[in-house]
Parts: sequence; structure tokens; C-alpha cells
Amino acid sequence: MDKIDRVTLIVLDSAGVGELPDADKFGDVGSNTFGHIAESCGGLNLPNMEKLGLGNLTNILGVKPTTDTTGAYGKAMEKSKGKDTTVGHWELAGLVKETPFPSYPNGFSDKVLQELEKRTGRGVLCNLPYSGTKVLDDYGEEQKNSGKWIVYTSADPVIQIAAHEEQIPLKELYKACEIALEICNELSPVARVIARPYIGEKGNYTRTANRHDYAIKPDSPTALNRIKDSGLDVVAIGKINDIFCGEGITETKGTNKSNLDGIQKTLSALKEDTKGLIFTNLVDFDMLYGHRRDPLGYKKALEEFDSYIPEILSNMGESELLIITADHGCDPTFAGSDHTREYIPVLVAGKNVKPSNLGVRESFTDIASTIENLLLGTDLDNSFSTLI
Ligand SMILES: O=P(O)(O)O[C@H]1O[C@H](CO)[C@@H](O)[C@H]1O
Ligand SMILES: [Mn+2]
Ligand SMILES: [Mn+2]
Repeated sequence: MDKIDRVTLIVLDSAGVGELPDADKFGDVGSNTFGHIAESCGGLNLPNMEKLGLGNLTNILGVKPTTDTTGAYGKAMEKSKGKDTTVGHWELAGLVKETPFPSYPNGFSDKVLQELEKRTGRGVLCNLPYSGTKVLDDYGEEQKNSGKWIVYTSADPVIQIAAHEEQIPLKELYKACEIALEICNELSPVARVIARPYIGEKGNYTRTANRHDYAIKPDSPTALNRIKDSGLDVVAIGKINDIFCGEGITETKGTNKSNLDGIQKTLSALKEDTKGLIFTNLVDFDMLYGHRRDPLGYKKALEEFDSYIPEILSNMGESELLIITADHGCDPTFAGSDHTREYIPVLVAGKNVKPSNLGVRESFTDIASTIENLLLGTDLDNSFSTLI
């Protein structure tokens, strides 16, 4: 495979393309994020992803299948035993998580809560799996009046701490999250602690953009470390730096205020003179629409992203390529508010990319192998050999 100067990898967080063969083990039989959004909203208008072959991956109303693509297309299975953001991104970077992180369907143990109370000086409310907006409806008022923490989790291996910004200073919330990570590392492993500040009044509590994620380091070095160690750039946009705990990243552009902000940061990063990887996560798909079970919002966000693809491509030189993918599903028409175990799309575009069918890949790690081969000239198995 010829070497490439720079790859831009964009993760549409939660944009799955249909249930995986083992979806039954996750309670996700019948899920299909792209397919069901299209069905429930009367079709999707995604002309640019259609040209790249999106319509070949699953049945998406409004997105036609075509053999006449301008890029290479395929879909990939998740090998890791999980369906959360952390393991999804680690696998995209070449690391399969064989032992799943535990989840906490009954909340955290008394010991964890006692430690948290002792070390932060504040009590705890809730301690259950919850949707992050519903938890504010049910516990926001009590939190604001009592000054206790709202602690909650989900199907993901996360501990989330919510506090009213005017009740508890952000600095104190962030410190409590650092303490929670230490406690969990000792007593109840999680992939992430998430600070969830909110504002507003009873019946009207809303989360702010001051969310902050505290992740654990990947279990072992990933493709990002190898790219960085070879002297190339690894530019992180959005949650990427947090997800990898800074490991293998040479520069972070910070978290995104919105998907559009993430797209604009990506466009600016493309204009800079770097070589290596630009790695972007667009989280609104998941956070604002997937978990909130809002197919129409999800549709609009997908259409917005699609409309920027030509501009993204026009900022790429001869020796660059774009990979559009996801980290798991979060079907907004599905029961509950959790992620769904799905295939992820793999759409590759660039001046040198040969239109081809990449088929069904057995692991997200094929993306990492391909990127390493393209950037470092290594010869890893399972890369997309027909790409350029
Ligand atoms: O419902 P909210 O708080 O948005 O939670 C979602 O965000 C967290 C991180 O992905 C997970 O817990 C997920 O369920
Ligand atoms: Mn995710
Ligand atoms: Mn999520």
C-alpha cells in the first residue's frame, strides 16, 4: 500500500448500521440506528454519504444503494465485549477489550458511596442507572436544596456525578470526579467518570457544556501511540483526548460545543501543516439525539454533517484520505435510552481512493491497521488492501 500523509478519521458517535449477529446478548435485536431514523422520519437526505456507498450497508429510506460510488465502503463488527464509547474508540485504534468492563445495574456499593461521601464531604442521591435528563427531573430539586451529589450510571461502565452549577462550584464537582475515579479504580472499575453540571429551576433543569469526562488509560498502547512515536501528529478533536486519556495524542483542539463546532475545528485542523492523523468525535448524535430518543433531531444532525463532506474533502491534498465511521449504535426508536450493539459504517474518500466494496470487517481494528499501514508503511494484516 502506498503511504499517505494524513488521515482524517471522523466518528459519528452512535451512528450504527444495524444489529450485530450477537445483538441478542446485549438485548439489542432489531436495532438499526440509520435505518430506523430514516424510516421514522420519512427518509434521509444524505447525498454525499450516498455517493460514498452508505446505502449499500443497510436499508436506509432515501439513501439509494449504488455500485457507482466515489469512495470505498464497508461495515465493521465490534469484537470487544461492550458497546460503549470507550471500548468502541479503543477498538477503532486497534485495541480489542476481551474482558468487558462491569456495569452497575443496581448502582454502586455502599463502600463506594461511603468513600465518596467521606472524601468529598457531601452525601449522595439516586445511585441507579438513569437517563441523564430524567435524573434531573427526578432528583434535581433535592440535589439543589441538599447540596448532595446526584450519582448515576447507565448500561455503560460509567459513574456520572450531577450537581447544580450555582449550588456547587464547577471546580468542586471536577475534584469530586477525580476522587470518584480513584475510588472506582480501587473498588468498582469503570471506564469513565463524567461530571454533569446543570443549571435552571425546578421543571426546567438543563445540562451545561461544562460536562467533563475522566477516563482511564487504554489497557495497552494503541495505533495512536505508534503514530505519535514515529514522529507524526495525532490531532484530537472533541472527546477523543478524554477517551484516550491523552495517550498517543500530540495536540488537542478541546471538546466541541456542538457537532458544527467539531466540524469547523476539523476544517481548521485540515488547513494546518500537519502529517499523521486528525481524529474527530462528533458526540451530539449520541448525547442529544440517540440517548434522548429523538429521531428527527438525529436526522437533522446527519444531514448537517453530510452537507459539509464536500468542504472537508476539498481541504484535503492528493495524499490524504477521510474515513467516516462510528463507535456503536444508539437507535433513537429503540426501547430504553442506552446504546445498541450494531455494525458501524466505514466510508473512505479521497483523491486516491479506489471505489470498492470493503465488505464486512470482523473488527473495528481493521480501521486502525489500515491507518497504520497508510501512515507508517507497516504491513499489518486485515487492512483494506483495495483502498488505493
Ligand atoms: O443519559 P446520559 O446522561 O446522556 O448518559 C449517556 O451518556 C453517558 C456516556 O456515554 C452514558 O451513561 C450514556 O447513557
Ligand atoms: Mn459513543
Ligand atoms: Mn452514549
